[in-house]
Formats: sequence, C-alpha cells, structure tokens
Amino acid sequence: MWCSRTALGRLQRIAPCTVSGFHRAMSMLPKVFVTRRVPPDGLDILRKSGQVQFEMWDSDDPMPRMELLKKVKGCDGILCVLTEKIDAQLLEAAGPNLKVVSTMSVGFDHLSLDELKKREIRVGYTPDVLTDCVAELTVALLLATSRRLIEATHEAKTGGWGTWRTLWLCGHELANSTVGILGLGRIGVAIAERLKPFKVKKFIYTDVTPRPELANMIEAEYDKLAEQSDFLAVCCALTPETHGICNFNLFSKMKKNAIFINTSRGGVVNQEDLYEALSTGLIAGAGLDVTTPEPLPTHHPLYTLKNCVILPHIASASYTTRNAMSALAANNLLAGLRGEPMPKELKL
Ligand SMILES: O=C(O)C(=O)CO
Repeated sequence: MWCSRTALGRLQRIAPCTVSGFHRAMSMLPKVFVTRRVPPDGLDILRKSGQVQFEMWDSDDPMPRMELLKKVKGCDGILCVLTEKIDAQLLEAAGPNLKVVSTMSVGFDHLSLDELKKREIRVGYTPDVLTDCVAELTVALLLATSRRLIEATHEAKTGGWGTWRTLWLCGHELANSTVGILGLGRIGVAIAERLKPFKVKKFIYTDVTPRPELANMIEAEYDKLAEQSDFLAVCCALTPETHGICNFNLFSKMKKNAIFINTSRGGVVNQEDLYEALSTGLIAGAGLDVTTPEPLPTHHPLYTLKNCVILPHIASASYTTRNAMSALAANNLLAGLRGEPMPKELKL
C-alpha cells in the first residue's frame, strides 16, 4: 500500500495511497524525512499515524551529506540519528517549514542547539528508554577491562595458555573498591545500582553542582574523583564544558590501579593523554565504548594497548532498546508536529 523505491534504491517514500482521492490529501500532510533506516517500532508508529508523509534513507549507512541537504528541503520534520550533524547549513537547506527535529539518541552533541533555538525549531530526544541497556553494557565493559577478559580469551585461543600461574592475567576486583561517577544522571545511578551487589565500598561523584536527590538513591558522596576512584565511569554529556576534561591532568592524579570507563562520548577524553596514561602505567586500564572519531581507525595507537578495551559504540544496542528509542523518536516527532508537548522534549 506504500513504499515506492526511487532510482537510487535507498529511499523509501512512504504514505498511505490506496484510494486515488487520498493522493491529494496525502500531499497536504506534513513532510518528514528520516535520515536512516530505523527499527520497526518507530516506523510503524509513523506509518500508522496517518499524520505525516515521510521518506526514509533506507540504509544502515549514513547518506551522503549533499543528498541529505537536498532531501530535507521543505520538510516539516526530521527524524535523525546521532551521526547526522544538524547545523546551520542543514537547517538553511531545510528551510522555514521545519518545525521539529527528533533525534533517536539521548546525546545531542550533534545538534546545533543555538541554531535550532534561533529558528524556534523544537527538539525531541530519547532519554530513559536506554538507561538500563547502557548501564548493563557499562558494567560488562568495566568487568571486561578490569578482569582482562579480552586479553584472556586471546591468550586461550592463541596458545598463550600455559600452566596455571600465580599472577598471570591478574586484574582488579570491585569488592571493597571506590567507584567514581563523572556526571551523575539516570545512567550513572543505574550503573551504581548494578555495581552495588559486587560489594563496592563507596560511590563518589562529581557534576557541575551536587545532585543530592540522585546521589541519595545510591548513597554517593560528592567528592574528588581522580584521587579516590578505583573505577571511574564517565557518564556526562558532551558539551563545550566537558570537551576533553578527561586529560593528563585527571589521569596523572588517578591511582595506578584505576580503571577508566567511558560510555558517554569520545569527545570528553583527550585520547593522546589517555594513550600516555595507559602506556606509562599512570592508570591500569581503560574501557571505551565511544571514541573520536567513530569509527576509530584500525591503525589507531589505542588498539595496540593490551590494557585498552575498545567497543564500537554499542551501549544501547539491544533490540528492545533500539526499538524503544525509535518509537520514542517517532512519538516525539508526531507530537511536535501536532503542536503538543513531546513525550521527551529537549528544553532549548
Ligand atoms: O543515544 C545516544 O546518545 C547513544 O549514544 C546511543 O548509544
């Protein structure tokens, strides 16, 4: 009943169109462009709404920027993912009809908020629905890094596994440790809740200001992270203020046994400084789900370090969560276009 493919083969044009009289009515509907193939739950919501006509870049890979700039022209709404830069150039290309940008992500560092605000374009994003999934992956990455799981499986597979040795592949345990959270929000709390049963002794955190309500949930103290943390998990958003804050200054104050974990954004870390800290033993290990750039080129020096575990930005990658994110992004978009409060709107 819908979906005609263009010559490019990657664009789906989607609008109900069985009855010819509908055609004209459909062309009156708000136009939406979806910048990437998104999970089915979100697509179903858009389709079934009957509220919009939409076209989608039907691929797992990003569309060429020039193509994107052409496609957004005249749109009322855009549903995007975190790799699309929504900046002045794109907003100019879209033109004055654009009312809503809905991103299928909790992070919004790819959006030029000033430019959106200036044009009174409303913004939806997808917090909460990914909290459990991201916290779960953060714990997995922390354990993989601290207990050296990637190194260990490599040794087992490649003949490095000799006799049982007393200090071979020893790592650092969570029991009796102090866990520091840099940027205490929903995700930081969810990570701490999951780590508590591992007998963590103390949770500490820093943020722009103390956040007693959240901190009370996990009995965390507002304290200096670098000096005290045995494990330091970065959970803050990437903003001009947090850009590069995990740098030599921080690493040089950390304990030699400390494990650094980042599942927020690569931009908060100065990667040259991290390399230095890891390769000279300033800290014991790092687990990164996010890097700059993404993908991190395969020749990057961080890959050469045994004490650095790098994942390809998969913290929210479960079927349930990605579908929930696409559904929330679709609902934000539709509510915004109706002029109603969005389920999750970013205050600009
Ligand atoms: O939603 C986000 O911002 C992500 O990074 C997805 O994991």
